[in-house]
Amino acid sequence: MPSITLSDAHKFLDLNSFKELPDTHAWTLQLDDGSGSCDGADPDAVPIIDLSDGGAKELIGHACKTWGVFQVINHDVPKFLLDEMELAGKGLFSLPMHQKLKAARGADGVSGYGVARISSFFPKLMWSEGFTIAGSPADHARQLWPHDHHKFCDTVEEYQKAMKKLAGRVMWLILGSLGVSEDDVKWASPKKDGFQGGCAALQLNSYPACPDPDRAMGLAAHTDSTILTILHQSNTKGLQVLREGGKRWTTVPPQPGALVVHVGDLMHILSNGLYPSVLHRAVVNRTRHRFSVAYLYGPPSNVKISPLSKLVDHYHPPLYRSITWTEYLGTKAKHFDKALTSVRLCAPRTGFVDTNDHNSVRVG
Ligand SMILES: C=C1C[C@]23C[C@@]1(O)CC[C@H]2[C@@]12CCC[C@@](C)(C(=O)O1)[C@H]2[C@@H]3C(=O)O
Ligand SMILES: O=C(O)CCC(=O)C(=O)O
Ligand SMILES: [Fe+2]
Repeated sequence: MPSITLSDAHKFLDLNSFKELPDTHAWTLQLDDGSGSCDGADPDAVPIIDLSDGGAKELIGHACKTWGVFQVINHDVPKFLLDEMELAGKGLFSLPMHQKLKAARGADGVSGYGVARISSFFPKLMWSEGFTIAGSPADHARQLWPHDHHKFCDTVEEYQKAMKKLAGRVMWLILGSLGVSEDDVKWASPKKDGFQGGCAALQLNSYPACPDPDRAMGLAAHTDSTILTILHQSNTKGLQVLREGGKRWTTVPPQPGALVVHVGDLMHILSNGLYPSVLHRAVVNRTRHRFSVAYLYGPPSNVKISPLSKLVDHYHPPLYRSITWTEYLGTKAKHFDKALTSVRLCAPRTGFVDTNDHNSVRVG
């Protein structure tokens, strides 16, 4: 897909103006593959983990190994904050197009309004619009609401703060499940003086109702380039994950107050391939508008990420070379789904399951 100029962008982003699916957005994929089924009682459902449960670390470890994704409840992020963030995001996307384009993401920029960043890797456009916030939301918010940007900024900042705390907590539960302690990962230690926590971006996603949802794609299949991502989805289903080694897409049903955690590519590297980063996508709906907020959590930008030394020995050589988050985001922007392979050090041994090679046959 040739990159879209800013002046053309509104034609593709004003999705509410289409009475039928335009050819630019018509995908040839079969979308009805297992998307409708899973609720909480299904053994094949994405695990829901109660963070107040004493066994949470072990449950998380199992979910990371087998799914690369889980939902958390009792996470201490107040429901009113999730609701407020959702309202603030919906308010942003309901602004007139000419207003939203004032905050358009620049060609090489990270923050701002626009089509899905991964659009350039696909022949068709996605049925969604997005708004990325890296750091402070103030500059773009001022462009969107010249007379009153404070409410939006306050909500975003409070949300970022709550997510940062939760992301640190969940990261440590995941690392703990790998037998790794704070002394093993100094940059992530909450004890260390001056530790500011990881870096992060907030991605607001809007998926308007679509006249032909079976031929449209909200957000194409991808893994996140993060340590982990915390996703809040509105009460309309649409998120689907591909279980490690699986062939069917599984819907992650929205559950009031629950948050979805995705294992990202950097956690896959840290775990030396033990925990897969989950392949996921968002599908769309004929009658309902869907909204999601992803908190994309990574390490401080100057930290080199490599397989944790505790997980490496003669029998388990490091599978990936070391790389900073900034470098990895550059690699992802260039190679997309080949990014992990491009930082891989050695080919999988015979009988070894590469948890992130979705084409490989699972053994054992
Ligand atoms: C920190 C980041 C991860 C992300 C690229 C970004 O710089 C900001 C947006 C993120 C996002 C959200 C939607 C899916 C995704 C693949 C994309 O295109 O933009 C992710 C990026 C990523 O994880 O690589
Ligand atoms: O909207 C969703 O459910 C998925 C969003 C997502 O994958 C992302 O923002 O990275
Ligand atoms: Fe994602």
